[in-house]
Amino acid sequence: MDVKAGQVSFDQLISELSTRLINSEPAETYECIEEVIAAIGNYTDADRCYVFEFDDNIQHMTNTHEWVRNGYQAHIDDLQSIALEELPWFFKEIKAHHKFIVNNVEQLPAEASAEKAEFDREEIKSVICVGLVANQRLLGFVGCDMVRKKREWQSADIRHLGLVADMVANTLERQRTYAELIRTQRELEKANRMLQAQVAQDGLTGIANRRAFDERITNEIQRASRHNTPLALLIIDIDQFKPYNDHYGHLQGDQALKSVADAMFDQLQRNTDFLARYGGEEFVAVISATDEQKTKESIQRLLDSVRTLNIAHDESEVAPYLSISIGGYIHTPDAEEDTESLISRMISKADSALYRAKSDGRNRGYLDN
Ligand SMILES: Nc1nc2c(ncn2[C@@H]2O[C@H](COP(=O)(O)OP(=O)(O)OP(=O)(O)O)[C@@H](O)[C@H]2O)c(=O)[nH]1
Repeated sequence: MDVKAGQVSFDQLISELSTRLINSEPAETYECIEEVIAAIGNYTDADRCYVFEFDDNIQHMTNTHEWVRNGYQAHIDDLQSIALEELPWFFKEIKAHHKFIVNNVEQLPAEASAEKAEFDREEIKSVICVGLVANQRLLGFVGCDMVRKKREWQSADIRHLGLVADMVANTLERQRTYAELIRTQRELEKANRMLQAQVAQDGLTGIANRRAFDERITNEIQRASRHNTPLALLIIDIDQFKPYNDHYGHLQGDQALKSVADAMFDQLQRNTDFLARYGGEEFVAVISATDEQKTKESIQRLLDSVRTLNIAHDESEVAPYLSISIGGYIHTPDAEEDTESLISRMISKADSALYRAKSDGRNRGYLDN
């Protein structure tokens, strides 16, 4: 093959390989680079062809890809994380010139004794390496070894390997950017999840807030209407909380609100139960797949849970401790019913039951249906 024809067919090979690399999915990139170095190894009649990557500060290098001519020794496994101190002359040369070309390993200068020993170990007679540079950063290098015989590297060899180096460097850079993108995306997703949780959570008590309640009641009504099962809505209000605040102070009032929320939350542990702070000293509970008897038992358990907290309330006209009143409404939603208006109706029914409980002396719960 004459020089010109060789150049044309090499350029064609490079162009095909680079199209493959450009179109490769990130997961296929590794394999694609393997194919590239195999093609170059074969084309240039080398005995070994490889890619090394540096760490961020160019203190270590690792052999990431290797092609070896049939019958020759592979070295990728013993060339992992090689420190600068192990091959100082090589690091210095490649950093300074982005090239490392040795026609005859026998003629290496005295200061390259560590490199000479390493090349002898690998039986290398001639070697050529070209830096992988992307965005003015040296990422690593691609190289070829001659083991069979010495070789006088020609300017065409340097040019060929330079083209391959450009291609691999751009691919690695693209892969790094992609990995960075994925990492940023993961962080964003995590931040989003945390934000979502915060958006649905009441800041003081840590239980669900009104926004989360709106979402939950809508879903539960739709589910109950599909399964034709009753759904209970309870409105829970702390009794005589204004005198409590006035007497014990707002901070202690906050503490009492938290304790009441915790105690009620512990009572509603089934995954069909849901408790939210509705606003101020008012809470709301949704109990799905229930019936009148079970709902009454839930109401009683909620009243008892707050009573057993035994939070002193000297100003209460109801009891010597902080108590709650509950109004509930139980209903089997119908697929024909409009969810929005059903929610309003359930709230208004539960509210009037609560009003009756308050009027009848508080510290009790009533259920309408
Ligand atoms: N400490 C504290 N108090 C709150 C908070 N939200 C609402 N409140 C208080 O809750 C009290 C509610 O008082 P009212 O609506 O008059 O009712 P009440 O005194 O509980 O009387 P009844 O409900 O009729 O038994 C008000 O004093 C509000 O300031 C809060 O986040 N922290």
